[in-house]
Amino acid sequence: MAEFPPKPEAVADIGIIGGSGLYDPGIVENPKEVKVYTPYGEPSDYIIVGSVKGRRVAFLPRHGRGHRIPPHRINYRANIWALKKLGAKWIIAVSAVGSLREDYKPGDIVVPDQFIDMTKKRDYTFFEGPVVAHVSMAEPFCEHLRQEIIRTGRDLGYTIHERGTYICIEGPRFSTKAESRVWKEVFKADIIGMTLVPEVNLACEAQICYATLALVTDYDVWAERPVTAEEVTRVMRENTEKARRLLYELIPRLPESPDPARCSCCRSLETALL
Ligand SMILES: CSC[C@H]1O[C@H](OP(=O)(O)O)[C@H](O)[C@@H]1O
Ligand SMILES: Nc1ncnc2[nH]cnc12
Repeated sequence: MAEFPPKPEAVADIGIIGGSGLYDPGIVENPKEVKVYTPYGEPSDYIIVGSVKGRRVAFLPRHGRGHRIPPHRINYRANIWALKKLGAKWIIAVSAVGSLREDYKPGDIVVPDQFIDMTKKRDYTFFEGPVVAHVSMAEPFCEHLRQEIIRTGRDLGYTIHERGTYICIEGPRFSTKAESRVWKEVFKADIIGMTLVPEVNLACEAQICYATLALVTDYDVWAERPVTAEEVTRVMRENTEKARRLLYELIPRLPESPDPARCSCCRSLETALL
C-alpha cells in the first residue's frame, strides 16, 4: 500500500462531493481544474479547486460531469484519496435519495446519522493487508459536521430532518416493490440511495470528517408512482439552488480544523489498526 494517509498538500481543507444533478457547485471563486493521480487509479473527474468566502474548497462530481459513471463503478477509493491528498479535513457529500416515509418529502433535506449496507461488490477499504484496520462504524458520520449542516439549513428556513437511516443498495437498478417493503417495514430505513457505501467508510479510514446532505427526490417504489431516473435528476435540478445556498453559508462556519471535543473522526485509526 502507498503511504496512508497520504501527506496532504494543503490546497483545500473542505471537500465537496456532488451527487446526481450537482456537477458544478457554481459557488467557487477562481476555480481551477486539478487532475489528481492516486494509487487506486483515476478519480471520477478533474477536481475543481477554488475559494468560497475565503475558504479553500475542492469539488468533485461523484458520477463525473455529465453523469458518466454508475454508482457501482465509481472509484470511491481514488475519490477519497484525491481529496485527502489535496488536504481535505472535511467532506460534505451531497446525494439524491428516495424517501421511505411519508413525512420525508421530495425537496426536504435529510442529514442521515446511520446507514445499512446492502451493496455487494465494491472496494470497501484502503487496508488490503499486510496492514489491517477495522474502523468503528457505530457512529458513521461526523457529528460536528452534521450539526453544522443542520444549523445552517434551519437558519435558511429549509425543511431539514436531523436523523435518518440511509439504506445503500448496489444498483444501478432501483428496488423491487418487495425489496422496498423490506427496507421500509422490516429494516425501518428512512432514505435510500446507491452511493453512500463505501464513500463513508473510506472517509473514516482516511480520518476525514464526513457527513451527507441528502436531498429527497422521490418516494422510491412503495408509493403509487415508481421512481424513475428522470424524476431523480429533475427534482434534484429543481433543488440544486437549495444545496448551493446551504453549502455557501455552511463553508465559512466550519473551523479550520475539526474540534476533537466534538468528533473523533481524525482519530479513527487509533483503535482500528492491528
Ligand atoms: C440518477 S438516479 C440514482 C442515483 O442518484 C443517486 O446518486 P447520488 O447519491 O450520487 O446523488 C443514487 O445513489 C443513484 O446513484
Ligand atoms: N429511490 C431511489 N433508490 C435508489 N437510489 C435513489 N436515488 C434517488 N432516489 C433513489
